[in-house]
Amino acid sequence: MIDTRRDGPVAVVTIDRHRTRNALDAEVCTALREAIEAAGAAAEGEDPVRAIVITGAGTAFCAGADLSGGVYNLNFYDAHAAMLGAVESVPVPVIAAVNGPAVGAGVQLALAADLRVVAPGAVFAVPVVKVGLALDNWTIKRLANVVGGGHARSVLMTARPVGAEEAARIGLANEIGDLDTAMELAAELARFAPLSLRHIKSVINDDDARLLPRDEHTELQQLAWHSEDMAEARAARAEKRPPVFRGR
Ligand SMILES: CCCCCCCCCCCCC[C@H](O)CC(=O)SCCNC(=O)CCNC(=O)[C@H](O)C(C)(C)COP(=O)(O)OP(=O)(O)OC[C@H]1O[C@@H](n2cnc3c(N)ncnc32)[C@H](O)[C@@H]1OP(=O)(O)O
Repeated sequence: MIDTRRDGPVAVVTIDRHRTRNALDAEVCTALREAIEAAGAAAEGEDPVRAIVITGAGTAFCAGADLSGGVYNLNFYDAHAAMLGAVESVPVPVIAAVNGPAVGAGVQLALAADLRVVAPGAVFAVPVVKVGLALDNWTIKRLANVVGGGHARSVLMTARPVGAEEAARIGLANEIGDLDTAMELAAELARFAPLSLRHIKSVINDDDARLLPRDEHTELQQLAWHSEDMAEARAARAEKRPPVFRGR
């Protein structure tokens, strides 16, 4: 149902429900959340996870809520929201390798990720205005945060499917490529300073973020300012070699 494997510092989490095009129900959402949380917990330790890639098995990324059991229920909604929260809060970058169609809740999963690598044949479909659904606030604001208000209005109000080319044009796709492309991006991020990445991730979705004087910096900012990694970056620059960051 949910498969996790490691490729060095990158954890790959795959939704594997071919028969339903990787549709999500409460059980799958819970298993996916637990896999993401476990990968995030492995960010500390001797063999740390430095980035997570989420993808789908087979021809689809995720077909959204599992409709086979009738209209999806509150259990699904709560389990899905908790899973999206885990994607947003895990302390390492998450890349969605959108390997095929992403529909409804599957688009929300791709949106919750920090970056999206989208396969050429993939498509994002969100027909909420065709089914009378009032979309949750997080999704609307998150989409506007990713693609800008103008594109967010256009995509949501027209309910037109968004293919890879348009997704790249509006910023919904950071790159067009396959799982290998996503793995290369993840491996690149895994070489950067974990505390800096964690800080960016924690602030990028904060609509109230403002320029803070140093004495009001967050604990994470203070940690980064006084970290071994900042000293290592300075030493590496002086010695003209790549830095080796340890996340402390
Ligand atoms: C535009 C970008 C920006 C937008 C940002 C905003 C995004 C926010 C949107 C959130 C909306 C709220 C979502 C809501 O909370 C819950 C939902 O997700 S509603 C469910 C929506 N999902 C669908 O309607 C998907 C329907 N499926 C398809 O469209 C297609 O199956 C596919 C995914 C495009 C794949 O097509 P094909 O490859 O041709 O495959 P088939 O159609 O033949 O299906 C194969 C097989 O899988 C079964 N299946 C497919 N989808 C589901 C599903 N959702 N649940 C259960 N089963 C599914 C299908 O029945 C077939 O089974 P078989 O008949 O072979 O037994």
